[in-house]
This record gives sequence, structure tokens and C-alpha cells, in this order.
Amino acid sequence: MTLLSVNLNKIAVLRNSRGGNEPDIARAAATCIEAGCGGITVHPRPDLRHVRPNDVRLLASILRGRVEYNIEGNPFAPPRGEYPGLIALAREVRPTQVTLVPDSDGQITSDHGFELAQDAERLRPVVDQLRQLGCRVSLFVDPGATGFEHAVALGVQRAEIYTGPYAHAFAEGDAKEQLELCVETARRAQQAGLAVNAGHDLSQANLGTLRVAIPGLAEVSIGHALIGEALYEGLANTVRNYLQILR
Ligand SMILES: CC(=O)[C@@H](O)[C@H](O)COP(=O)(O)O
Ligand SMILES: NCC(=O)COP(=O)(O)O
Repeated sequence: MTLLSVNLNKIAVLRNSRGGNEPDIARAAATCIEAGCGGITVHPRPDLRHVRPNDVRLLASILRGRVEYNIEGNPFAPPRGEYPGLIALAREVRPTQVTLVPDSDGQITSDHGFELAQDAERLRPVVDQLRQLGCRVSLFVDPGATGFEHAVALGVQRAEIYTGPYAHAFAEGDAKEQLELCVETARRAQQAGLAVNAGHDLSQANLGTLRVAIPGLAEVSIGHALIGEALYEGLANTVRNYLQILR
């Protein structure tokens, strides 16, 4: 079975828009765990726009031994203010997995992966440190990526395929080409010896097709669409609860 890791960034976006602690990220994590998810994902960014270092620490204490903890980020982004850097955070909380993503500062969201042949040497000390900390290491890669043998030689265990282009094509009604690209990329990674994760803009609409197409898909991390869908699927019930109070 493919593990579902719920990305809680968007809970923090909502909370940060007001200050205070609502919606409570710890409660959201507990709800997801109770519902049976296999992991929680966060992608703390140096600009602190959503999940913040203290959230990362709090979640670590809640999740330990219950579900997997996946922390995503750019290992080359320097510490800034209360953001200590990705490796420093991993050293503190020892997540199950660290997913390395080559985001530049100010990106609205992740939109590309590593070039494995080109980036291998600068990734080497990062991967070494994370492996010494006991973390599984996954690299975010583009659909169509090659050079997975470089990742394997570094000691990387997984590749996460960036599914944004697939999700976009799916919404446009013609995902065949992008799906084939994801499938071929997964096959290449698996043949090199990596397990395959996938993520970005996955949703209830487009997930089933992808999962069936990629045999052995290890994990999907989903946040943006899942939290939006949770609003739709929970909104009517919540309105009814308010009406009950007002009776
Ligand atoms: C690597 C990836 O695809 C996700 O982590 C995504 O970037 C979510 O991050 P944001 O919530 O900051 O958009
Ligand atoms: N790694 C992808 C992730 O964690 C969530 O991405 P999205 O569902 O918020 O686009």
C-alpha cells in the first residue's frame, strides 16, 4: 500500500493569518493520525510563511513512534532569524525522512527538482550528515529526470517525483503524456535501486490514476488539495453545528 503523508503547511497558513494558535497544527496532526494516515509532512521555509521551526519541534514530539515524519526543504538555504536551516532542524528532531528540494528564496511553491548528475557533489555532504542522523533521504526530482545512479551512489534511498505538471495536465483533461513521464521516471529510479515517492498538487481527482500507473509507489505527500477538500467535505457539518447552537 502507498503511504499517505499529510502535508500540514496549509493549516499553518490559516493560523498565521490571524496569529494565535487556531487552527491548531497539533490537533490537525492528531486528526490525520486518527484517520489512519501513515505520515505527516511539513515544508518549513526560511520566510516562515507557514510551518515554523517550533511547529516542526512540536510535531516531532507528537508523532514519535506513531507515524512517519517527513521534513522537506532546501538544505542550502542559510539560517535566517528563527529558521536554523534544514540540517539543524533535522539534527534536533530526527525525522523519519528528509526530502531535499532545490527551492530558491521567495518561490510561491516548489516547481522543480534536482539535476542529479550536476548536483551530486554538492549534495554529498548533506546526504552524509542526514544519513548519520538516521534519516531516510529523498530527493525531489522532475518528471523526466535521469541520473538516478548518482543519487544511489550518495546513499540516497528515495526520489520524490514532482507531480505538478501531471496534476496541471490532468485538470486540463489530457494527462497522458505527463503521466507517462512520471511512470518512466519512476521505473528509472526503481531500476537504479531507489524507492519512489510522489507529490505536488495531488488530489482525490488525480491520485488514483497515478497510483495505478506507478507500481510500488512508496509514498505520496499531499497538502494543498487535501486541506481544501477537507473544507468542502467538512463545511456543511460545521454550519449545521453552528445552527444547532443558534436554535
Ligand atoms: C516539495 C513539494 O512539492 C511540496 O513541499 C510543496 O512545495 C509544498 O510546499 P508549499 O506548501 O510551501 O507550497
Ligand atoms: N511533497 C509534496 C507535498 O508535501 C505537498 O504538496 P501539495 O499537495 O501541497 O502540492
